[in-house]
Amino acid sequence: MKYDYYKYHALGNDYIIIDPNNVNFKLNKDLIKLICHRNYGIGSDGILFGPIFNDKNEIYFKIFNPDGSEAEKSGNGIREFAKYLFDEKYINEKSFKLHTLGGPVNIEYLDNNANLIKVDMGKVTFDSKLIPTKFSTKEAINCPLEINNNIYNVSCVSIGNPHCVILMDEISSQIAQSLGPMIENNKMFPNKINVQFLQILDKNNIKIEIWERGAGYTLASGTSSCATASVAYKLGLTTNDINVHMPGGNINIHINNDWSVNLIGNVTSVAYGNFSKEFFLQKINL
Ligand SMILES: N[C@@H](CCC[C@H](N)C(=O)O)C(=O)O
Repeated sequence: MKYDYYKYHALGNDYIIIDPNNVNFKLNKDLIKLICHRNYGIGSDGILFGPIFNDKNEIYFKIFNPDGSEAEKSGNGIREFAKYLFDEKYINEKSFKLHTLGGPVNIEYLDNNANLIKVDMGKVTFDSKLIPTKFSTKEAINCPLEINNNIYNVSCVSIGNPHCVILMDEISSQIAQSLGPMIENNKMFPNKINVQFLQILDKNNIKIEIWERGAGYTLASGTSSCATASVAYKLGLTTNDINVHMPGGNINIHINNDWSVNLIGNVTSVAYGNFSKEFFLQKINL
Protein backbone atom coordinates (compact mmCIF):
# COMPACT_ATOMS: atom_id res chain seq x y z
CA MET A 1 0.00 0.00 0.00
CA LYS A 2 1.12 3.54 -0.78
CA TYR A 3 0.16 6.39 1.56
CA ASP A 4 0.13 10.20 1.36
CA TYR A 5 2.34 10.56 4.39
CA TYR A 6 4.60 8.61 6.74
CA LYS A 7 5.57 9.97 10.12
CA TYR A 8 8.82 9.12 11.94
CA HIS A 9 10.63 10.48 14.96
CA ALA A 10 14.26 10.46 16.01
CA LEU A 11 14.59 11.24 19.74
CA GLY A 12 11.34 13.22 19.57
CA ASN A 13 12.43 15.28 16.54
CA ASP A 14 9.50 14.34 14.29
CA TYR A 15 9.22 14.54 10.53
CA ILE A 16 6.52 13.76 7.98
CA ILE A 17 7.75 12.07 4.84
CA ILE A 18 5.94 12.78 1.61
CA ASP A 19 6.97 10.56 -1.25
CA PRO A 20 6.50 12.29 -4.64
CA ASN A 21 6.13 8.84 -6.19
CA ASN A 22 2.90 8.30 -4.17
CA VAL A 23 1.06 11.64 -4.30
CA ASN A 24 -0.20 14.00 -6.98
CA PHE A 25 -0.53 17.21 -4.93
CA LYS A 26 2.21 19.84 -5.01
CA LEU A 27 3.91 21.04 -1.82
CA ASN A 28 4.06 24.80 -1.34
CA LYS A 29 4.90 27.03 1.64
CA ASP A 30 1.28 27.30 2.87
CA LEU A 31 0.68 23.56 2.59
CA ILE A 32 3.94 22.78 4.41
CA LYS A 33 2.92 25.12 7.27
CA LEU A 34 -0.52 23.49 7.46
CA ILE A 35 0.74 19.89 7.44
CA CYS A 36 3.34 20.65 10.15
CA HIS A 37 0.88 22.61 12.32
CA ARG A 38 0.20 20.76 15.57
CA ASN A 39 -3.47 21.86 15.71
CA TYR A 40 -4.64 22.28 12.12
CA GLY A 41 -2.43 19.62 10.52
CA ILE A 42 -0.68 16.38 11.46
CA GLY A 43 2.05 18.23 13.34
CA SER A 44 5.80 17.84 12.91
CA ASP A 45 9.20 19.54 13.12
CA GLY A 46 9.39 19.44 9.32
CA ILE A 47 8.73 17.61 6.07
CA LEU A 48 11.08 15.32 4.15
CA PHE A 49 10.19 15.20 0.44
CA GLY A 50 11.61 12.30 -1.54
CA PRO A 51 13.00 10.06 -2.86
CA ILE A 52 13.82 12.05 -5.97
CA PHE A 53 16.01 10.08 -8.41
CA ASN A 54 18.40 11.82 -10.79
CA ASP A 55 19.57 10.40 -14.16
CA LYS A 56 22.43 8.54 -12.39
CA ASN A 57 19.79 6.92 -10.13
CA GLU A 58 21.20 8.77 -7.11
CA ILE A 59 18.70 9.46 -4.33
CA TYR A 60 18.01 13.05 -3.33
CA PHE A 61 15.51 14.41 -0.82
CA LYS A 62 14.41 17.86 0.31
CA ILE A 63 14.08 19.05 3.90
CA PHE A 64 11.47 21.66 4.82
CA ASN A 65 11.10 23.46 8.14
CA PRO A 66 7.57 23.99 9.56
CA ASP A 67 7.72 27.68 8.52
CA GLY A 68 8.01 26.53 4.89
CA SER A 69 11.74 27.36 4.49
CA GLU A 70 14.08 24.77 3.00
CA ALA A 71 16.99 23.47 5.11
CA GLU A 72 20.26 22.16 3.68
CA LYS A 73 20.67 19.23 6.09
CA SER A 74 19.08 17.48 9.06
CA GLY A 75 20.84 14.74 11.01
CA ASN A 76 17.61 13.33 12.42
CA GLY A 77 15.77 13.88 9.13
CA ILE A 78 18.47 11.92 7.29
CA ARG A 79 18.08 8.92 9.62
CA GLU A 80 14.28 9.11 9.39
CA PHE A 81 14.42 9.25 5.60
CA ALA A 82 16.92 6.36 5.52
CA LYS A 83 14.56 4.30 7.71
CA TYR A 84 11.67 5.12 5.34
CA LEU A 85 13.75 3.90 2.37
CA PHE A 86 14.41 0.66 4.26
CA ASP A 87 10.77 0.21 5.38
CA GLU A 88 9.43 0.82 1.87
CA LYS A 89 12.08 -1.45 0.33
CA TYR A 90 13.74 1.20 -1.80
CA ILE A 91 17.09 0.04 -0.35
CA ASN A 92 18.41 -3.49 0.14
CA GLU A 93 22.06 -2.69 0.93
CA LYS A 94 23.41 -2.10 4.43
CA SER A 95 25.16 1.12 3.36
CA PHE A 96 24.48 3.68 0.65
CA LYS A 97 24.72 7.39 -0.20
CA LEU A 98 21.97 10.00 0.06
CA HIS A 99 22.03 13.52 -1.40
CA THR A 100 20.80 16.66 0.34
CA LEU A 101 20.99 20.36 -0.53
CA GLY A 102 23.83 20.55 2.05
CA GLY A 103 25.86 17.79 0.36
CA PRO A 104 26.04 13.97 0.23
CA VAL A 105 25.91 11.78 3.33
CA ASN A 106 26.73 8.09 3.81
CA ILE A 107 24.27 5.87 5.61
CA GLU A 108 24.87 2.58 7.41
CA TYR A 109 22.08 0.52 8.98
CA LEU A 110 23.46 -0.88 12.25
CA ASP A 111 20.66 -3.34 13.05
CA ASN A 112 18.15 -5.53 11.23
CA ASN A 113 15.19 -3.12 11.30
CA ALA A 114 17.07 0.12 10.59
CA ASN A 115 16.21 1.49 14.04
CA LEU A 116 19.86 2.33 14.71
CA ILE A 117 21.66 4.22 11.96
CA LYS A 118 25.16 5.63 11.46
CA VAL A 119 25.52 8.68 9.21
CA ASP A 120 28.75 10.15 7.85
CA MET A 121 27.49 13.72 7.94
CA GLY A 122 30.32 15.40 5.99
CA LYS A 123 32.78 18.04 7.22
CA VAL A 124 32.17 20.97 9.55
CA THR A 125 33.62 24.40 8.84
CA PHE A 126 34.18 27.25 11.29
CA ASP A 127 34.85 29.74 8.45
CA SER A 128 32.87 32.90 9.27
CA LYS A 129 32.00 33.65 5.64
CA LEU A 130 31.10 30.10 4.62
CA ILE A 131 28.72 29.52 7.55
CA PRO A 132 27.64 32.39 6.81
CA THR A 133 28.09 34.99 9.57
CA LYS A 134 29.12 38.66 9.47
CA PHE A 135 31.91 38.21 12.04
CA SER A 136 35.17 39.74 10.80
CA THR A 137 37.47 36.99 12.13
CA LYS A 138 38.43 34.14 9.74
CA GLU A 139 36.84 31.56 12.08
CA ALA A 140 33.66 32.34 14.00
CA ILE A 141 35.06 31.04 17.30
CA ASN A 142 34.53 32.95 20.56
CA CYS A 143 32.88 35.95 18.90
CA PRO A 144 30.93 38.61 20.79
CA LEU A 145 27.21 38.77 19.95
CA GLU A 146 24.99 41.48 21.40
CA ILE A 147 21.49 40.46 22.42
CA ASN A 148 19.27 42.86 24.40
CA ASN A 149 22.27 44.90 25.59
CA ASN A 150 24.07 41.76 26.82
CA ILE A 151 27.20 40.39 25.13
CA TYR A 152 27.29 36.60 24.60
CA ASN A 153 30.41 34.72 23.56
CA VAL A 154 29.32 32.52 20.61
CA SER A 155 31.02 30.02 18.28
CA CYS A 156 29.50 29.26 14.90
CA VAL A 157 29.87 26.30 12.58
CA SER A 158 28.31 24.83 9.46
CA ILE A 159 27.78 21.17 8.61
CA GLY A 160 25.83 22.15 5.48
CA ASN A 161 23.40 24.17 7.61
CA PRO A 162 24.44 27.00 9.97
CA HIS A 163 24.70 26.78 13.78
CA CYS A 164 25.49 29.20 16.61
CA VAL A 165 26.69 27.60 19.86
CA ILE A 166 26.71 29.34 23.26
CA LEU A 167 28.61 27.73 26.10
CA MET A 168 26.95 28.09 29.52
CA ASP A 169 27.50 26.67 33.02
CA GLU A 170 23.85 25.65 33.25
CA ILE A 171 21.30 25.40 30.43
CA SER A 172 17.50 25.07 30.36
CA SER A 173 14.63 24.90 27.90
CA GLN A 174 13.56 28.37 29.14
CA ILE A 175 16.92 29.87 28.12
CA ALA A 176 16.65 28.24 24.66
CA GLN A 177 13.10 29.50 24.17
CA SER A 178 13.82 33.07 25.25
CA LEU A 179 17.24 33.70 23.62
CA GLY A 180 16.83 31.30 20.69
CA PRO A 181 14.52 33.39 18.47
CA MET A 182 16.59 36.57 18.99
CA ILE A 183 19.77 34.79 17.91
CA GLU A 184 18.10 32.91 15.03
CA ASN A 185 17.02 36.22 13.50
CA ASN A 186 20.06 38.32 14.45
CA LYS A 187 21.52 40.54 11.69
CA MET A 188 24.92 38.83 12.08
CA PHE A 189 23.43 35.74 10.38
CA PRO A 190 22.33 36.48 6.80
CA ASN A 191 20.68 33.04 6.33
CA LYS A 192 19.34 32.98 9.92
CA ILE A 193 20.83 30.30 12.16
CA ASN A 194 20.14 27.24 14.34
CA VAL A 195 20.99 27.95 17.98
CA GLN A 196 22.35 25.63 20.66
CA PHE A 197 23.06 26.16 24.35
CA LEU A 198 25.93 23.93 25.43
CA GLN A 199 26.84 22.59 28.86
CA ILE A 200 29.96 20.44 29.27
CA LEU A 201 29.34 17.41 31.53
CA ASP A 202 32.78 15.78 31.17
CA LYS A 203 35.39 15.02 28.45
CA ASN A 204 32.97 12.67 26.62
CA ASN A 205 29.54 14.05 27.48
CA ILE A 206 27.80 17.30 26.69
CA LYS A 207 24.24 18.49 27.27
CA ILE A 208 22.44 20.80 24.84
CA GLU A 209 19.19 22.71 24.44
CA ILE A 210 18.15 23.59 20.92
CA TRP A 211 16.33 26.38 19.11
CA GLU A 212 16.02 25.39 15.44
CA ARG A 213 15.89 27.84 12.57
CA GLY A 214 12.42 27.74 11.01
CA ALA A 215 11.14 25.24 13.56
CA GLY A 216 11.62 26.65 17.09
CA TYR A 217 12.26 24.60 20.22
CA THR A 218 12.90 20.91 19.45
CA LEU A 219 13.66 17.91 21.66
CA ALA A 220 16.67 16.82 19.59
CA SER A 221 18.64 17.72 16.49
CA GLY A 222 21.28 15.74 14.62
CA THR A 223 23.10 18.62 12.96
CA SER A 224 22.97 20.52 16.29
CA SER A 225 24.67 17.51 17.92
CA CYS A 226 27.41 17.59 15.25
CA ALA A 227 27.80 21.37 15.62
CA THR A 228 27.99 21.48 19.43
CA ALA A 229 30.30 18.45 19.67
CA SER A 230 32.62 20.04 17.06
CA VAL A 231 32.71 23.35 18.96
CA ALA A 232 33.34 21.57 22.29
CA TYR A 233 36.22 19.61 20.70
CA LYS A 234 37.60 22.69 18.89
CA LEU A 235 37.67 24.60 22.19
CA GLY A 236 39.60 21.71 23.81
CA LEU A 237 36.77 20.95 26.24
CA THR A 238 36.15 17.34 25.15
CA THR A 239 37.73 14.46 23.26
CA ASN A 240 36.54 13.69 19.71
CA ASP A 241 34.10 10.97 20.96
CA ILE A 242 31.12 12.67 22.46
CA ASN A 243 27.70 11.65 23.74
CA VAL A 244 25.29 14.50 23.18
CA HIS A 245 22.48 14.55 25.76
CA MET A 246 19.28 16.27 24.63
CA PRO A 247 15.78 16.42 26.15
CA GLY A 248 14.65 13.76 23.61
CA GLY A 249 17.60 11.39 24.11
CA ASN A 250 21.25 10.87 23.18
CA ILE A 251 23.27 10.88 19.96
CA ASN A 252 26.84 9.63 19.70
CA ILE A 253 29.27 11.79 17.71
CA HIS A 254 32.76 10.98 16.45
CA ILE A 255 34.89 13.77 14.94
CA ASN A 256 37.58 12.59 12.49
CA ASN A 257 41.00 14.25 11.87
CA ASP A 258 39.69 16.00 8.73
CA TRP A 259 36.72 17.40 10.71
CA SER A 260 34.24 15.04 9.08
CA VAL A 261 31.65 13.94 11.60
CA ASN A 262 29.97 10.56 12.18
CA LEU A 263 26.69 10.39 14.01
CA ILE A 264 24.91 7.35 15.50
CA GLY A 265 21.33 7.55 16.70
CA ASN A 266 18.03 5.77 16.66
CA VAL A 267 14.81 6.32 14.76
CA THR A 268 11.22 5.08 15.08
CA SER A 269 8.31 4.79 12.68
CA VAL A 270 5.17 6.45 14.11
CA ALA A 271 2.30 6.32 11.60
CA TYR A 272 1.23 6.50 7.99
CA GLY A 273 -2.00 7.52 6.30
CA ASN A 274 -3.87 9.69 3.86
CA PHE A 275 -5.02 13.29 4.04
CA SER A 276 -8.78 13.89 3.88
CA LYS A 277 -10.13 16.00 1.00
CA GLU A 278 -11.31 18.62 3.53
CA PHE A 279 -7.79 19.07 4.82
CA PHE A 280 -6.70 20.70 1.55
CA LEU A 281 -9.75 23.02 1.48
CA GLN A 282 -8.96 24.74 4.79
CA LYS A 283 -8.38 28.49 4.45
CA ILE A 284 -6.26 29.27 7.50
CA ASN A 285 -3.77 32.08 7.70
CA LEU A 286 -0.80 30.62 9.54
N1 LIG B 1 16.24 18.79 13.08
C1 LIG B 1 17.33 18.88 12.24
C2 LIG B 1 17.72 20.19 11.64
C3 LIG B 1 16.64 20.67 10.66
C4 LIG B 1 17.02 21.85 9.83
C5 LIG B 1 17.18 23.12 10.60
N2 LIG B 1 15.99 23.57 11.25
C6 LIG B 1 17.71 24.21 9.65
O1 LIG B 1 16.94 25.08 9.23
O2 LIG B 1 18.90 24.16 9.32
C7 LIG B 1 18.49 17.96 12.57
O3 LIG B 1 18.20 16.91 13.16
O4 LIG B 1 19.62 18.22 12.19
